[in-house]
Amino acid sequence: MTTDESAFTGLPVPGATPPTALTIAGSDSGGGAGIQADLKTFLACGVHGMTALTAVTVQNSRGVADFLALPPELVAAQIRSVAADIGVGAAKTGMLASAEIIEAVIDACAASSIGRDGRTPLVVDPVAASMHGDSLLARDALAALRDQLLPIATLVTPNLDEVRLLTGLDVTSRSELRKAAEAVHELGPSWVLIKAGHLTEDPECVDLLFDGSRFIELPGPRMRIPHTHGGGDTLAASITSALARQAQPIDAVRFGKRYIMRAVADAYPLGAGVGPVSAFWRVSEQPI
Ligand SMILES: Nc1ncnc2c1ncn2[C@@H]1O[C@H](COP(=O)(O)OP(=O)(O)OP(=O)(O)O)[C@@H](O)[C@H]1O
Ligand SMILES: Cc1ncc(COP(=O)(O)O)c(N)n1
Repeated sequence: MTTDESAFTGLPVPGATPPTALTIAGSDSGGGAGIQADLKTFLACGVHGMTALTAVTVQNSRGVADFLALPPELVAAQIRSVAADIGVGAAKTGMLASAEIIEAVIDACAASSIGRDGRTPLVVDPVAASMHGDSLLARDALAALRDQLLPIATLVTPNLDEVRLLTGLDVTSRSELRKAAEAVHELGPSWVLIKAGHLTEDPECVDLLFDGSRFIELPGPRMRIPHTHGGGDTLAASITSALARQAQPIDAVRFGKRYIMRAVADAYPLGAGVGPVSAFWRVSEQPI
């Protein structure tokens, strides 16, 4: 079944409560990735964004210098608080930092009907490191992410480094994406979206969606632009926004792919390093 796209691409009616989405992720002080990217994307997609902060990173366009993970019980309390009062239309995870935080998130999601067997869709972006290679997940936390979090995910969105960490498979060409999608699907999520951004030799950027039986290619041009910081978060947040607006997973992913292509096309330089993908393209120019 597919959804009527007009039902999830517009902006909310002024004064009416918009759909809601929750991001469970870390703060990027540079504003390009993490919770900041997610909130900008939620806004641009017409969804009220909420946050369960997992960690504070010291980060700029050149990388992550340091981070402090928050106490797991505080992360869980943020999830329970907004779920009990405001309600969560869809949720996503990003940087989770530690095994203890992952376990607390799983418990809080279960208590709030978020995840595979609850009513609320859960998108897991299995963030392990920044694009500069700085670790954002403790080494001993990978097993908890793979064995406990992935089985409750509606959709998991690994990049090729994360595919290697989760499955041991080294994908170096488009023809190997199907095998990777099958291997990640074996870990328990309902849907898998393998992101092909790292296949830099490929003239196109063809992500691959898999639900255990269907392979769906999401084609797009590869833009020769270095400023893709926050691209993975922005893609997952735009998909989460569409899910919050009741889109079916396949339609939500198609919407997300269109959103990220525009965000990459309009990416901009910032600082001395790598700039972020842009959320500005969807903000209309309204006189104040
Ligand atoms: N140069 C590019 N041109 C077009 N699309 C791109 C480009 N780079 C990445 N993308 C798209 O952006 C999304 C994120 O892909 P990527 O594989 O880079 O994930 P990621 O490594 O998690 O992102 P990041 O680490 O930059 O946040 C995917 O939909 C991918 O196809
Ligand atoms: C808090 C936080 N979350 C996620 C990322 C990944 O984004 P990227 O791979 O673009 O560095 C990041 N750098 N910081």
